[in-house]
Amino acid sequence: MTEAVALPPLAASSRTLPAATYDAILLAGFGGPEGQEDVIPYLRNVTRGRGIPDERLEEVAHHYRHFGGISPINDQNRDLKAALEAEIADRGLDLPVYWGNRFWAPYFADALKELHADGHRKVLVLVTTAFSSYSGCRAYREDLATALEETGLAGELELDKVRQYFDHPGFVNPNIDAVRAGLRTLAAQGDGAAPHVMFATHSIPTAAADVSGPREARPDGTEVPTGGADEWFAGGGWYVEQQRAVAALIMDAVADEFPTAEWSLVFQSRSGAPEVPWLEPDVNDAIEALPASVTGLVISPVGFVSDHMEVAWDLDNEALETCAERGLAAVRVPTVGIDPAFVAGLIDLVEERHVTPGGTPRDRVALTGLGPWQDVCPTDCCLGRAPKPTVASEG
Ligand SMILES: CC1=C(CCC(=O)O)c2cc3nc(cc4[nH]c(cc5[nH]c(cc1n2)c(C)c5CCC(=O)O)c(CCC(=O)O)c4C)C(CCC(=O)O)=C3C
Ligand SMILES: [Fe+2]
Repeated sequence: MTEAVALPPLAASSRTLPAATYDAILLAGFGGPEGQEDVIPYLRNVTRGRGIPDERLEEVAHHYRHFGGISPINDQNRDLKAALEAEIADRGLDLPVYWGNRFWAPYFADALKELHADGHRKVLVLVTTAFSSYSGCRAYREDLATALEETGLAGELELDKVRQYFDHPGFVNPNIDAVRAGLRTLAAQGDGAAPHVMFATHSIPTAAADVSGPREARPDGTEVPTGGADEWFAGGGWYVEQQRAVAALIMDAVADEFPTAEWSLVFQSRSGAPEVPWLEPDVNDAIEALPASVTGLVISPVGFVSDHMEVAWDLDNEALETCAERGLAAVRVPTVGIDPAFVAGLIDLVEERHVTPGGTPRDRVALTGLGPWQDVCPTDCCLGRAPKPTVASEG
């Protein structure tokens, strides 16, 4: 059982941009294959230069092949784009939404060309990740900078990014609702006497976790968390800290109805060479290690914003199978997806940054002491490899 963390906010004021009038929104996604023939080219795109062993690629290709070579993620982003457009129209805002991905068509470069051809110059980017890490923030910023260079649009298009939103109510509240519903399901089927909630997130190398987020000490002089003093964690940094804080918030919110529920943060979808340490415990190992007194398990994929392949395969297939083998009742609850509160929250985040001339920006809200998170990142934020140009950073 992990305690809630109460930390002072980051010294973010210098990393808060003044509100401005934007021309358009860019929804920046991961991308996924849309047919059997896309699977290998897609995996090559994702793993370029990363030293992922071929056996791992074969294994992951099999996950996609099992679903006809189609990841659900692109349709989920098409649906999110449509939901954002509807919310923007409801609020009377004049902000068209474009969509581009890191690893599959439409690529960032396609979206930037389209934005530019349509006459847009100042664009606010919404990333489909709530937390801070190389893979979840910096890599998007690097790939956007690369796409600006590739298309010759550097200096023509200005790209700012909405802050990471892990502790925004639009992200947290649908997760609270989902965990509460999962616990109710266990209770209703008679498995609710001693429930456990696992918050599942993508494992990353511990070295990447340790350098996630800004490097400097907190305003009170305490060190940025690194390393695993806690029995549940083999790594640290802001990536783990943010997810732990959100998990604690969710459990606090459901404590009125489920005061005895225990929880843990677990990791999934590890790749890379076996000798390189990644965040642990793996969700399956954590399920095996649960005390026999646990009567039912809720799995919340809090590290993701849609029920894409990592959720469908690694949780619904593998983790739920591990539970079945143990005879443990388990419910995998949904990610935020296109929950209306999430969609409205994303547009609230847009309205912190976007104003019509003479207008007032929306107040910045955050439910943990870690936020509101920074609008621009320091140059070495989440930097664990050779630096590349980025957008949305200081200097
Ligand atoms: C932190 C994080 C997120 C969450 C933030 C975010 O959402 O951005 C995320 C999301 C996703 N990861 C995804 C898929 C993959 N990730 C891979 C590989 C990796 N992910 C990593 C981290 C993350 N990944 C890392 C450190 C690697 C190792 C290689 C490297 O250092 O780059 C590989 C290669 C094969 C493998 O090794 O598994 C695949 C196919 C999909 C699409 C699912 C679909 O198709 O529906 C999504 C949303
Ligand atoms: Fe990934």
